[in-house]
Amino acid sequence: MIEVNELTKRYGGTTAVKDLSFTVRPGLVTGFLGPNGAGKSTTLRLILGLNEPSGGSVTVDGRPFRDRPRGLRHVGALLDAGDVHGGRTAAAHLAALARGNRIPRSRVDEVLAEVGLTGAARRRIGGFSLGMKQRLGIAGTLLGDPPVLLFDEPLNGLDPEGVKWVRGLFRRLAVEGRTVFVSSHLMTEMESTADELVVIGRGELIAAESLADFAARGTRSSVSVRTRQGAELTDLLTAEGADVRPVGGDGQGELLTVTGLSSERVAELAFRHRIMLGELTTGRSSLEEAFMELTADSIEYGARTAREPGANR
Ligand SMILES: Nc1ncnc2c1ncn2[C@@H]1O[C@H](COP(=O)(O)OP(=O)(O)OP(=O)(O)O)[C@@H](O)[C@H]1O
Repeated sequence: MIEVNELTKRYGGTTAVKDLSFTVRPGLVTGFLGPNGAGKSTTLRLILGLNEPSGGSVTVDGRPFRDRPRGLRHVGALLDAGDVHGGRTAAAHLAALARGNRIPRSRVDEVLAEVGLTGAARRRIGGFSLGMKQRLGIAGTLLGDPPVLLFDEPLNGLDPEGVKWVRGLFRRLAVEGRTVFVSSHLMTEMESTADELVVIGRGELIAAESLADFAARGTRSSVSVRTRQGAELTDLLTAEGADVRPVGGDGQGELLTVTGLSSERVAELAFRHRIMLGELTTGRSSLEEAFMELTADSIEYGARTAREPGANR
């Protein structure tokens, strides 16, 4: 379990993380989502005690991570797969990690097998592809058999087969009762990976809930309807409080997008007023749309700061 309490981190004039509070529970894969620069990496570094918070606190299984000796047995973390000594072999890199954390050497071969790198164990990391480095980084997180695992953008550089494998691994780690916290700036990556979401924008919490709840919150349910009596139907639905927009039309009638009324209600009203419908469909905006909608402010903010004279990002 990871508990983040009113966490704040300032770098000079920049507030990277502001009053952030959320809990990451065991037995689930929790996606940590936010646009670029939202503060995900900063939060992960604060969880790991790699940076000192400006305010608030964070605990891992009830204690600050820094207080734990032999960290890899408590938390496995992959922050930057490229941050490895290129001159070392994969096996030597993991053996050094194991030694530093008093983990038996036998675990090295086990985790290399687990991530599919047995054949590359004696090769130098410098020649590894990004995908192989991600696998090696993941092997490092598994070394101490920890109850809590953190991954910063772990799907970067993986091919579709690698992505499928990582998803299966995260699922298994969660089923084993571990806490699995995975950051990404892409909702599409999390859609089939996570059970729960923590979404941040501009360093502040936007949502901490299940995928279903998040989708429902951002969803603007709309109904598409085609009719030859467009003007009549528009008046009728508008009087019921709906927002009706013409989005095209052809010989089959006018196509309208209706928000604020269910398809059942649209059908009922049309039937009662003898308006013939040629088509009636419900469109639910996807998780991706909910994500775009709810983080729109943070993205606009990013674009604005980028245009400011002297802004360096
Ligand atoms: N060491 C630092 N010094 C100054 N500013 C920093 C530092 N680290 C992060 N920041 C700033 O804090 C903000 C959050 O950055 P962070 O890297 O945590 O975001 P992120 O969500 O991980 O983004 P990305 O997906 O692009 O990695 C950004 O404005 C960034 O420029």
